[in-house]
Amino acid sequence: MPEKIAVLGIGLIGGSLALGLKERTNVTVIGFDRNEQDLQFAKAIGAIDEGTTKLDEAVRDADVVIIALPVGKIKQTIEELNLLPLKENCIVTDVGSTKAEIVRSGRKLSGRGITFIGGHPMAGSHQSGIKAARSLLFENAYYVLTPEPHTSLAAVQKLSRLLALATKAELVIMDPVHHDRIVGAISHLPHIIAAGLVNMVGDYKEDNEWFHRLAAGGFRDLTRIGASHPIMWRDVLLTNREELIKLMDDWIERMARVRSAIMETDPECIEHFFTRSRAIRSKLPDRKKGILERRYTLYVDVPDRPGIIGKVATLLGEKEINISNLEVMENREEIPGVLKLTFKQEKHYQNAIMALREANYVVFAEEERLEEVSV
Ligand SMILES: NC(=O)C1=CN([C@@H]2O[C@H](COP(=O)(O)OP(=O)(O)OC[C@H]3O[C@@H](n4cnc5c(N)ncnc54)[C@H](O)[C@@H]3O)[C@@H](O)[C@H]2O)C=CC1
Ligand SMILES: O=C(O)C(=O)Cc1ccc(O)cc1
Repeated sequence: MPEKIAVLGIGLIGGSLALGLKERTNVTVIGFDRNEQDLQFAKAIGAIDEGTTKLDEAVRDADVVIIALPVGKIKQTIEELNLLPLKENCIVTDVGSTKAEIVRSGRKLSGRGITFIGGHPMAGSHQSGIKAARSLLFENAYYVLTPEPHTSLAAVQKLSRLLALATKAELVIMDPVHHDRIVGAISHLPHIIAAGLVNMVGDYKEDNEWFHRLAAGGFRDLTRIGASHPIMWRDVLLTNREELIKLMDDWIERMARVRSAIMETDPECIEHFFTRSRAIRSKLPDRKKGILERRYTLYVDVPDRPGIIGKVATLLGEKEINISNLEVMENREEIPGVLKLTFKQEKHYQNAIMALREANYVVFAEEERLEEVSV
């Protein structure tokens, strides 16, 4: 277990992580922020042991550095860390909402023997700042890690364990580009749409205040995230440009089709639009706690070699096999490590056994079992 953790940026996410670390592990947490009052507040609520506005002081002797700053500051901070003496074997991670660009910057650190592992806890709020932080903010949410193919297995394991303990989230491993495509569709584009709708109705309101007065129900539900932090979302959009341009083109085309259906008075087309959405929406998982679900687990013997997690994940990803969880089991020197792979669907589990055996991996399949999970 690491002993000293530096959390850079004690806001909503950094503060929540720090609270979880202090509540559920025995580490010392040093907070870094530009805002001294927030550091004092974080110390008063027991989120950090010490706070500093000096980056070098915060990271000195840290076993793990968690960068929880706005996305636009993460790359710059990686550059600054690159010039500072960090502890040998230090693991640096971040919590930014986009991953590909940040992971590319992190390579600079890896060149120095430090391990950089991109991260993204998939929970949060439209609020920001330490005052909105909660130790259970990430409970039962997914927490994505995006190690590169060369990343040391032991480092991924160490960080996953620490974050799982601190957050009670479900750690998953994903390729950073894949992450940006998915999160672009389910989080970044919805934030653009919400803000766009709010701005549109805001403009209409200039002429008639009833636009605001009557805005309730669906409008409020759909636009809650339209109140999110402008700087944060500016940075998110500018670091996921390629995916967002593609997604917005697709969105505009789809809206044009709905427009045509209305224009041409095409009831079937309009009805189909809502029927399909209703069916898909009703199948979205609820975030309930502690229900029992079927899980299929298998164990794969792997050599403790850089890149092995990425290799296994890519092999399965290429065959469109979805892993629900990937965990690195104990491994000692000279003894091959074991990856524990969990699947939600039996078909994916069966296909994974076949694919891995075809690729000459030794696979142990576990009986189907019920597991208390978050969905
Ligand atoms: N808000 C959300 O729901 C989620 C946010 N994220 C990611 O987490 C990161 C942090 O976001 P939040 O915690 O929401 O933001 P926040 O605004 O609550 O916290 C950011 C903290 O960084 C500090 N800070 C900003 N610039 C600084 C600088 N130049 N030097 C030192 N300190 C500085 C601020 O004073 C603040 O305390 C972002 O990269 C975001 O993409 C990830 C998941 C969810
Ligand atoms: O407020 C909400 O519902 C969110 O969408 C929270 C959120 C914001 C950014 C992220 O990268 C992940 C989660």
